[in-house]
Formats: sequence, C-alpha cells, structure tokens
Amino acid sequence: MSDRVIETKRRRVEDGIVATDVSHGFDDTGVLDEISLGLERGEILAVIGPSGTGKTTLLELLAAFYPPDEGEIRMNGGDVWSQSERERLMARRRIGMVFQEPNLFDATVRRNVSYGLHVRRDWRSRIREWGARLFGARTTHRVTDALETVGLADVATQTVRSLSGGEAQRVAFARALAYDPDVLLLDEPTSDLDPRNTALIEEAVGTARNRGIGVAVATHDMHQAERLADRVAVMLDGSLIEVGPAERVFSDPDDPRARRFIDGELVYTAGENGD
Ligand SMILES: Nc1ncnc2c1ncn2[C@@H]1O[C@H](COP(=O)(O)OP(=O)(O)OP(=O)(O)O)[C@@H](O)[C@H]1O
Repeated sequence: MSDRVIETKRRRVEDGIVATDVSHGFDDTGVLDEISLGLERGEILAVIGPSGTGKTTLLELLAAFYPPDEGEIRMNGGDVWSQSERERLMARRRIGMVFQEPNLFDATVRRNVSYGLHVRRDWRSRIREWGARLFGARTTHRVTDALETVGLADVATQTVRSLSGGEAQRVAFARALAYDPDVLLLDEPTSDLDPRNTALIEEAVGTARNRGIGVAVATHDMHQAERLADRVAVMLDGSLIEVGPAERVFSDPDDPRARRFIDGELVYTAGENGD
C-alpha cells in the first residue's frame, strides 16, 4: 500500500474508524481476511454479505471488543490496541452499538435510555457536572430527543416489559443515540421487525447520519441497504469483494460475485461461494 493511501486513511480516522489489513479468526479458523475499510462521520455504510461471512466479527472489531489477530483498528487518531486502556475506553465511549436483540433491563423506557448516558460519562465530566444540576437538564433533553427520534416519547414512563419487540428495539436505538456518539454500529438491527418498526428505525438512522454520526449497518436485507446506504461494502468468505457508492454497487458492481449476491443468487454461508 502506498504511503499516500496510508496517510489518507490516517487523516480520515480523526473523524471515524478505520480498519487496515485486518485479519481475524476463532479457534484457528480464519474468519476475516485482510479487511481494509473506513467509516466516516456523516455517512451510512451498509455491510452486506451471506450469513456467516464475518459481518458481526467485523463490527465487533470496529467496536474494539477484542484485538484483531493482524492489522490495525484506528479511531480518535490512534491504533486502539496500542493505546492505554484509558484511551481505549474513551474511544469506545464514542461508539454506540445496537444488536439484533435489544438487551434492555427491567425498568422504564426513560431509565433504559438514560442509563447509557450515566455509564458513559468519564470521571472528569462527572466531577465537572456534579452538583451543577446541569447534567440533569442535559440528560432529560437528550433522552427526550432520542425518544422523539424513534417515535417513543409518549411511552417514556412505561416499563419496557409492556413494549412490543419492535418498540423495544427502538428503545435500544434511542439508548445508543442519546449520548451522541461519533459512530453507530448496527448489527442486523431490524431483522426481526415488522415493516412499520423497520421504517421508524431506518428513519432514525437517517437522522443520526444527518447529525454527523457515522453509521455502519450489517444487514442481510439488500433492500434495506439500498434504501439506507451511502456506501456499500460487500463481504464474501471473510473478504471484502467490493466497496463503493451504493448507487453504483447496486446497479453495476465490478465483482461478478457481488452481482450474484445482489441478484439474490448467493445466499448461503461462507465457504460455498464458488465463483
Ligand atoms: N466468538 C466466536 N467464537 C467462535 N467462532 C465465532 C465467534 N464469532 C463468530 N464466529 C464464527 O465466525 C464466522 C463468522 O460469523 P459472523 O457472526 O461474524 O458472521 P455474519 O456474517 O455476521 O453472519 P450472520 O449474518 O449469520 O450474523 C462464523 O463461522 C461464526 O461461527
């Protein structure tokens, strides 16, 4: 890779996350193979590919859940796995994640959404805001704003047990949005949802992008990727086979395997793709 390309990637990382030549496996089985991919603020990147191809693993590595076997994940200007634990924690605080399962705790909608704000404040901001009442007002505003974004402001005081699965997922999205992350990583966020809840989450994803948040969405749903994404990354067998503007990738992909996947002809798990 030329110095110029590397330098370009380094500069971009100030605003998002960049994976460079990342490979990873589990139990001696390779899953990701030399992935280089950046997520910038203010864009929606869809990561699409057959089941088992490594989309979740890629998101987990971008979120710095664990270090890659090889390669580098950069965010906030540094290689996260060369940083101190404190720096890494700070970097992670700038990332919101939403999984297929909403993982809420048994409390009101509002408590679930504000919880993220409390745990994510670092000790400096806790001290700064301690006793100032400011935090209370700011929290209330952010939580209300996040709930309005997902269309749930009017159920803020209800217990999450009273919600449907789709509403619960919207609460999970609001929780991630409330602390104003730099990036959101969404893993199949609507795969179990009905069209109405899917549409509401997609609308909220658009709102997040318009606020300058970088959003990566791993999805099986080609139509969702087409509706949402500015850029698309197509994965097959743990490799990125095509990355580009959504319009071009969906209408005229360079890689014949990407075309077959987009046409619905490649739907099975990694290792069986042929060519
Ligand atoms: N923690 C883990 N331990 C062992 N193997 C794992 C682990 N996480 C993922 N894998 C394996 O890595 C491969 C890729 O899984 P991953 O969940 O990243 O794919 P995916 O593209 O997100 O699939 P899906 O679309 O079905 O969610 C699979 O073979 C999976 O079994």
